[in-house]
Amino acid sequence: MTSSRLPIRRALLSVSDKSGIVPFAQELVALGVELLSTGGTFALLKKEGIRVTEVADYTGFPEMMGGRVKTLHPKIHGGLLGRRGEDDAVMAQHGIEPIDLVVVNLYPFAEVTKKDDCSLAHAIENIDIGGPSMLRSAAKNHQSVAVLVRSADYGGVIDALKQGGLTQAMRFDLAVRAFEHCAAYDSGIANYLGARLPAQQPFARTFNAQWHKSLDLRYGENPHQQAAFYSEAQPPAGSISVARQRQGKALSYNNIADGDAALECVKCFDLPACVIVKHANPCGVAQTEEGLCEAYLRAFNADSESAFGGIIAFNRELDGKTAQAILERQFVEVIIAPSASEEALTVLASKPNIRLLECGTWDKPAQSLELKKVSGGLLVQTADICADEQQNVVTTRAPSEQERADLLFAWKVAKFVKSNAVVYAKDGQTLGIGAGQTSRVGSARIAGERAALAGLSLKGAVMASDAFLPFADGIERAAEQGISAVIQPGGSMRDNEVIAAANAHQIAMLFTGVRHFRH
Ligand SMILES: NC(=O)c1ncn([C@@H]2O[C@H](COP(=O)(O)O)[C@@H](O)[C@H]2O)c1NC=O
Repeated sequence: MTSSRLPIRRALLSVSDKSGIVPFAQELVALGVELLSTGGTFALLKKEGIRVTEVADYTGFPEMMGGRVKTLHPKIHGGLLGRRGEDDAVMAQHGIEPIDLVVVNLYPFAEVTKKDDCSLAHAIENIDIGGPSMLRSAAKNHQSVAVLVRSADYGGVIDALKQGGLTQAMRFDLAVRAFEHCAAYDSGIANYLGARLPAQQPFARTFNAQWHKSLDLRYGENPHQQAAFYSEAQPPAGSISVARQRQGKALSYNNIADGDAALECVKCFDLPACVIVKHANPCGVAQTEEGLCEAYLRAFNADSESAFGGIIAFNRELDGKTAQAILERQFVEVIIAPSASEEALTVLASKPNIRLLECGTWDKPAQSLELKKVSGGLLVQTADICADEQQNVVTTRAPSEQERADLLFAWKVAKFVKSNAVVYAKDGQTLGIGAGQTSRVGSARIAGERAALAGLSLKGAVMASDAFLPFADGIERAAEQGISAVIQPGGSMRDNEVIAAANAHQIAMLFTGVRHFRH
């Protein structure tokens, strides 16, 4: 690539989002650039006293069909696509003037179709045709033409023009951005219309998406793997993707994966809560009215061995006392909270390697689709959120109020533990978590072992199982450990035997009717 700079003699401005266009146009005119513009943009520039020619006057064709045809004319596309030095004669023959800069942002299809009351006809009228056509023409001819799709680039272009023009590298970068913009735009249209094809709901024939790189990571899950972090164009508020790092070493692939697991889990609780995650599984979770520090202490005490090197998430602002309690107890990789107080920042500053993320607040659990790559394919599913979850008492004895509160707490945790998941809990604290085992009774055994190791009694504690207990042995084992109440989906062929075993041990049991496998 050469480093030759491209001066701009003529620019075409056609923008739906008109923010920043007036000062930009003023600067262009001051630099001697001749402006062409479409109806609405033209009217705005004219009103501001800027020298500009309407595209309709330049082409000799009025805008027509309610704006469907404005710039789709050889004098526009010839001016964009003509190869300077090669097509000059044919351009002159047809009265086509070169256009060196195109500034276009498209009809807001995504914003319009997000609204519940958007009709198909309205969505279709918001499919921009002329805009993407100009972007593609200009981007294809980036050797001679510059193309802008974002107001964020206006300043840089003016600076470059003041230095004699846009470099080839800059034009190439802008051209790639224009094609990325068109790809995202067309993906949105294909997904929206595709979801309306008969027999394709709720998943369209193709899955089109665009993610934006937000971070190059030092390495992947292991040091020999390369990795980067990409975000959605509009990630949900309060998610790991919008979190701001306040201090600490660069984030790793595993930090982000585990941070996401911890954060999404802690969001489930209303009381001040703490979730400690290791290798994508919660190892200690607690919620309490006694505040964040107490929640942390209980989560830590649930399994202090596993908490070493963990990721800690909170659902309230991190305060100085809690930050201090963490530093006194453990090595921590990442702390995530909606925000951190000045005092907490001061405390953590003494350990500059600890990564601290402020994720901001959230409204409700994210509803976005879950994606999982497999070899040669992509699994797509809706989020694990179910409106029909029940709490049916299936045993002779109903759970007490305290047991019910603990059961619901344990159930929320179990949803975030890899299957087979068994969670023992009491008084808003996990006592033992069995994660990712190939047998459910194996997970129960491990949960019991973790509780014993932490010196926590299971007497009067509750148990949550993410899927049905297939045999009565799960209840027998729970009873041996002192468990007094159980929550599980139900649905086993042997539910009757499982319920009978619970009744025999005076165990209260709730069936949710909903399973929460997690892989
Ligand atoms: N039909 C066309 O030839 C055409 N040319 C440009 N546009 C779009 O019209 C919009 C700007 O319109 P206005 O300047 O009238 O507000 C831009 O989003 C631009 O991408 C067009 N509209 C839709 O395709």
